[in-house]
Amino acid sequence: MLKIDGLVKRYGERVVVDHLHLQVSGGEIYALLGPNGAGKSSTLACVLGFAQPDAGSIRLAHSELPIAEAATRHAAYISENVALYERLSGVENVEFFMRLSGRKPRRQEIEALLERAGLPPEAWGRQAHSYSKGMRQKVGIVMALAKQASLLVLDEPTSGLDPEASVAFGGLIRELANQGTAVLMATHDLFRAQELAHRCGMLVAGHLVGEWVVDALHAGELERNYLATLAGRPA
Ligand SMILES: Nc1ncnc2c1ncn2[C@@H]1O[C@H](COP(=O)(O)OP(=O)(O)OP(=O)(O)O)[C@@H](O)[C@H]1O
Repeated sequence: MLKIDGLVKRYGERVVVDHLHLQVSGGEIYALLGPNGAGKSSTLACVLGFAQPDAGSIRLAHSELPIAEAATRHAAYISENVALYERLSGVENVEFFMRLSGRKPRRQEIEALLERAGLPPEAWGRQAHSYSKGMRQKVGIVMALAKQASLLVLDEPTSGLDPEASVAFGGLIRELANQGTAVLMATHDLFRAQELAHRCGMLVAGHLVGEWVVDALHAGELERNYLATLAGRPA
């Protein structure tokens, strides 16, 4: 569970997130939409403890810890380009990641995770520099699975993936959510957001200006709402 109350983020004099309230329950996928520069990544950076909020509170998994510590313990992050140790194989990357969090995984355990994420076995032992973007995303999912993260944060997760990889990736996200993980994802992909998310929120200039329950929308309605909201018309 993620609860953001009155979040403010400034860069110098400029307010880029302005008193944001947002909640994502366990098992829920929430898509954060909005034009370039709306404040989506800044919001995610505050949630992950990468940036210091100027006001407001962020609570994760009912933890009383400061958000940076809570995020280190309970959150996993998959960016547009998952950073891996390029000279290590997929298996070695996962092993290294798990050792960093104090675990000593057996090879079978790592392979079971890679299999579950759909990384082809022929790639398990290959150096990560040869991985496609979709393969990197899958290793990112393995890290989230290995960590048993309560919150998964994604920034533009499907940008640049081909449709098949994008659908497969969406399936994995759903699977994680079905197991109780809260998912917060920033995206410009309205089609995928409507397909994947339970709720969508729209940020404009740091303000949450619209929020929709996806089940209540007809096909293509999210895009119409988004464009109407941007144009200042009622959605
Ligand atoms: N480190 C920083 N220093 C100064 N300004 C920043 C910094 N990071 C972001 N900004 C500014 O904050 C505003 C919000 O940026 P942010 O990256 O959060 O938007 P976004 O909604 O994620 O945009 P995009 O869709 O283009 O990724 C922008 O005007 C951006 O230039």
